[in-house]
Order: sequence, then structure tokens, then C-alpha cells
Amino acid sequence: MNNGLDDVVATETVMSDVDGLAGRLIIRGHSLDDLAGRHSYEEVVALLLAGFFEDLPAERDLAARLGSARAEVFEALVPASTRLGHPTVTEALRAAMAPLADGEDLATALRLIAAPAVLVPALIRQRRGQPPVAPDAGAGHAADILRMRHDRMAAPEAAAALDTYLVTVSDHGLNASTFTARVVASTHAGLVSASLAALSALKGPLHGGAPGPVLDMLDGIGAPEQAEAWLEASLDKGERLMGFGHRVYRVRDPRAEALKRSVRALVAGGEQTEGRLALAEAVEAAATRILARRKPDRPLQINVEFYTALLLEALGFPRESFTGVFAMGRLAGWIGHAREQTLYGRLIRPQSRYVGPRPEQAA
Ligand SMILES: CC(=O)SCCNC(=O)CCNC(=O)[C@H](O)C(C)(C)COP(=O)(O)OP(=O)(O)OC[C@H]1O[C@@H](n2cnc3c(N)ncnc32)[C@H](O)[C@@H]1OP(=O)(O)O
Ligand SMILES: O=C([O-])CC(=O)C(=O)O
Repeated sequence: MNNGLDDVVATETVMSDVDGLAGRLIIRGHSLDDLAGRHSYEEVVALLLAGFFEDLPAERDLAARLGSARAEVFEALVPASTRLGHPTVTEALRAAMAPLADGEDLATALRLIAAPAVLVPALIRQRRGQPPVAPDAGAGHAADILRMRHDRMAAPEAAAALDTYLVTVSDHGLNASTFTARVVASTHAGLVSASLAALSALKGPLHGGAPGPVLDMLDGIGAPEQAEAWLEASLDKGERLMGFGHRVYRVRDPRAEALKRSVRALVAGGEQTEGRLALAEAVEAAATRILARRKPDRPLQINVEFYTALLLEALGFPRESFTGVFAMGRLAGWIGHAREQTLYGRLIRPQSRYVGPRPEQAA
């Protein structure tokens, strides 16, 4: 039985539409190209939450409220978070967010969006023996994240790249983590519960845990001329190529190009090397060719995670924190979906068909 629910339409939503054949993503009425690099993450948060909170303020006030939420999270959660000994930043992030009080209100939503933005930089620094850097409530969200990570003002192209990334991954139809958020929200458990469950779903390597292993793959390949042989050997072993394939897209993921543009800007600014980008391009070309030959019936191209890996590496995030950085962007989508589910949906409770033994068949 195929239990991946491939063609099941499980809900109606105003949040986003993923057209897998045309390679088109629409977020609340806007194409990705209209948003990525043109609107700030704060503006996209306002867009994604519109209609779901009665007291949602105008865009500029929302940005200020998000800044205050960063300061609040820093005071409330960072001291305890830096004592967490979880194996990865993403697992520590989940534990560090757990004390947040559950609720359905805007203040809870903004604290949730602020939480990974503040906690991921603090957790990375703690693992390097560096003290946490307090947020600047008046700064732009992406620039402030980089300042908290590096304890200095970010270069404009770095802040722009992170902003573009957060916008690009902010929502994406009924992906596994968003579906998880909606299931939990449908029980009226609250936004914190829905978001933590979604974060747990996101961290798997088939979903938002993929970009770290993309870098492992690039490191393993080492040089463009070794790509072909390395990829063939990996596929011969039955492995999946990380950052390739998608449940919905049958063409190249449209987000890949937006992110690659940002990576190019980071190369121009000296944050990423030309060699790394050239290696990634060679791997993309070789893998696309090899996958087309091996799986002629199943178009497999890069997904959003491929150039995410290069972008986050260039911004100084270690690979074990990549899922936490993904969550910084996706939280706005999870919260919009969770609110839509609570306000307009019902308890999600599908059926299963029992195929185990029945008592009357037992000897
Ligand atoms: C933000 C995101 O979540 S984007 C996705 C991030 N995940 C990754 O990059 C991990 C690698 N990719 C994958 O594992 C898959 O492509 C997924 C999980 C994303 C989607 O998978 P599904 O839609 O369930 O496809 P499914 O698992 O049915 O695969 C179909 C066929 O393509 C193959 N295939 C799919 N992806 C890959 C891949 N990355 N490398 C090699 N083969 C692949 C499968 O082996 C399968 O072949 P088979 O029919 O001969 O057994
Ligand atoms: O839509 C999906 O299945 C996975 C994905 O690309 C995302 O969550 O961004």
C-alpha cells in the first residue's frame, strides 16, 4: 500500500500553492519571484499571518513587535538554553523552545517566530565557547540574526541573502512539517505544540534535514572531475542524493534559482568561494544527467536544499544548525497554517485499514 498520501488533497488553504509541473510557487497570492529579494521577511510574516489574528498590526509595527519578541526570547530562554547538551543545535533548539507557554494569540506567534532567530545563534556560539549576543530590537530581522551569530554588523549582501532565504522557505503547501503542524493544531493544542511537532518533522533528512548532508556530499566529491564517479558509486550503493528529488516538483524547484542568485552575490562579496559554487554546479549537472539516465520515468532535479547548503555555509552557520535556520523561515508558514486549521478546520482524524490478524483467526 502506498501510504505517502501522494495525491490526497487533505485541506483547502489560502496560504500557498505548489505547482509541481509548471515549477511555480504562489505564497498568499504572490509568485515567489515577486517576494524573494523584493520583500523583507517581516513583510512576508505580515502577509502569511494576515486574517489569522484580530490584533495583527500594520507591517512596520509588526516588524517592531518582532524585534521586541527577539529581546523577550533572549531574556527568557537563552540563559537556560546554553546549558543544553543535545547532540545537534536543532535538537537543542527544540528543547530550548519547549518552555514557551502555549497559546493561540499573536504574542505567542511572534515569540515562536523570534525563538529560533535568537536561540540558534546563541546555541552555535555556546558550542564554541563564545558568549551569546543580545538582539537589537530595532534592527532588521535577518541582519540581527547574523549580528547575534557573529557579534558584528553583517555585510549588506549577507543580510540580503539571509532575508531572501527566510522568505523563500517561508511556506510551501502541505509539506510534511506543515501537515504535522495542522494535525496538532486541529486538536486545539496551541501554536507552541504545533510548531514543536512541526520542527520535529522538519529535522528528518528526507525533509528539512537535507542541506547538511548536501555539504557532506560536496566534501566527499571534492572536485568537479570526481563528481560523476562519486555519484555513480553512491547510487550503486542504493543511496539517495541529498538535495535532489521532490514529492511534488517534476521540474527544477523554482526556489533553487532564487537561492543560487543569492549565493552568487555572496561569492561576489567574498563570503562564499567561486570554487565551492563551481563544484556545486558540476555536481548538479552530473547528478541531473545520471538520475535522468537511471530513472527515466521519474524526473529528479535539485530541490530547495541544494543551494540552501551553500548559502547557509557562506553565512557562517554550521551544517548541524541548518534545520534550525530553516525553521526561522518556516515558522511563519506553520503558524499561518495552524491558525487556519484552528479557525476554519476540524479535528484531523483519517481512517486506516486493518490488515493484521483477527482474534477469530488466531489458533
Ligand atoms: C524542504 C524539503 O523537504 S525538499 C526535500 C529534501 N530531501 C532530500 O533532498 C532527500 C533526497 N530526496 C528524497 O529522498 C526524495 O526525493 C523525497 C523524499 C524528497 C521525495 O520522495 P518521494 O516523492 O517519496 O519519492 P520516492 O521515494 O517514491 O522515489 C521515487 C523514485 O525516485 C528515486 N529517488 C527519489 N529521490 C531520489 C534521490 N534524491 N536520489 C536518488 N534516487 C531518488 C527513489 O529511489 C525511487 O526510485 P524507485 O521507484 O526505483 O524505487
Ligand atoms: O513541499 C515539500 O514536500 C517539501 C518542501 O520542499 C518544503 O517543505 O519546502
